[in-house]
Order: sequence, then structure tokens, then C-alpha cells
Amino acid sequence: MKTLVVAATKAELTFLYQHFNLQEGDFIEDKNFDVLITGVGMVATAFALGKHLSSKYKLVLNLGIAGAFDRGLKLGSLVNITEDTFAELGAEDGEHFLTITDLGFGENTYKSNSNVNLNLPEVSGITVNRVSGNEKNIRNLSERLNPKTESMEGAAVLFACKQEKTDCLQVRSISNYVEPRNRDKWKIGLAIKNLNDWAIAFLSDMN
Ligand SMILES: O=C(O)c1cccc(C(=O)CC[C@H]2O[C@@H](n3cnc4c(=O)[nH]cnc43)[C@H](O)[C@@H]2O)c1
Repeated sequence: MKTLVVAATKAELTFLYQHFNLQEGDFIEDKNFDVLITGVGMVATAFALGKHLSSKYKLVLNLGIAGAFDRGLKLGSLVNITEDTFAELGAEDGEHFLTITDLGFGENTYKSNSNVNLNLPEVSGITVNRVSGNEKNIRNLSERLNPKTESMEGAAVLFACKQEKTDCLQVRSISNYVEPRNRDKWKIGLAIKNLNDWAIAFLSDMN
């Protein structure tokens, strides 16, 4: 059985493509693992996984960059996001937020699930449609959910894996802090390099 590597953009896997000499394209089948590029966001991710996730995979490995709420996480450092929440899924009730669980429509938090020990800091994250860049919104999210990271896909991957009963891991590299938007401070290159170095070693060791 194979591993399915899932990322939002090909740019986030640049060095992995180079190292394993992968062909161009958004779904690549290699000897020991396949790669799926979903597009940015939870809708694109859910759609792509709906098309490609199947029982032929023993593990889904979600890779990407992420924002950090926790200033203790260094830019370029890697985290194992073991729990991820759809932060906006629910209803506003004045100043109060009702989750879909409060509304009686199911879960909004999903966990990763694997026996593999990654030896990376384990954190909980949130998944959003809109990158947080407004002080009041950031404070509300922190108080309500106490997340350490933020991405636009993570919870969708964990959700799909739960539906398909497939083991999954989410490893992300911190590219920026969650704060009022200042793109000049983002360290995307460093985050992608460190993420790819880790992923190349992990996938090489597995096989
Ligand atoms: O501009 C570039 O060079 C570049 C290269 C590769 C990827 C990007 C992206 O913007 C990827 C979008 C991806 O990043 C995740 N992300 C990163 N930081 C945050 C955040 O603070 N809040 C939410 N999501 C974040 C997200 O998962 C996107 O899919 C640019």
C-alpha cells in the first residue's frame, strides 16, 4: 500500500519534485508514493481528495506551510498538527459563536491518526477560508480555540481521511505569524526548504 502526499500548491513541494524527479502535474503516481496537488482552500482540497483518496493508501501525508499564533514557534520550524478545527463553521449569534456541534450538525474538530512517531512538536491548529489578518478576529480566534497554527486545508484533509478510515498526518512549516497582514515578514522560502528537506528524508526512510 502506498502513501498519498497532499499539498495545496506545487510550489510547496518544489524540492520534493526535484529530488524524486517527479513528472509535472497535479496527480503523480510514483513507485512508493503518489502526490496530489489540490489547490488552495478546503473546498478544492475536499474535491481533490473525493476524487483520489481510496483504500489503496495506507497513509495520507498532508504537507504545507502555515501561519503560527504561537510566537514560541520559530519561522521555518516544523510542527505535527494532530488536531485541526474548521474555525468558521457554525453560526454567529451576536458576539457569540455557535459551532456546528452546538447547532447539532456534527463535528468541527478532527484528529490525525497514525502509529508513526515523527519527533516533531505536536500542536492543534485551525483551518480557515480567509487568512486571519485583523486584530479583533485574531483575538477572538485565540480566545475561542487557542490554536497554535492556521492553514486553509488541514481540517479538510483530516475530515476526508476520517471518512475513508485512512491513517493521516499533517506536517507544516511555519511561514509567518498570524497578525495584521505584512507579507514582507513571511519566510516562505525558508519554510518550504525545511518542509521539503524533512519530507524527502521521511519518504526516503519509509521505503
Ligand atoms: O508567494 C509565494 O512564493 C508562495 C509560494 C508557495 C505557497 C504560497 C502560499 O501562499 C501558499 C498558501 C498556503 O499557505 C498556507 N498558509 C500560510 N500561512 C497561512 C496563514 O497565516 N493562514 C492561513 N493559511 C496559511 C495555506 O494553507 C495556503 O494553502 C506562496
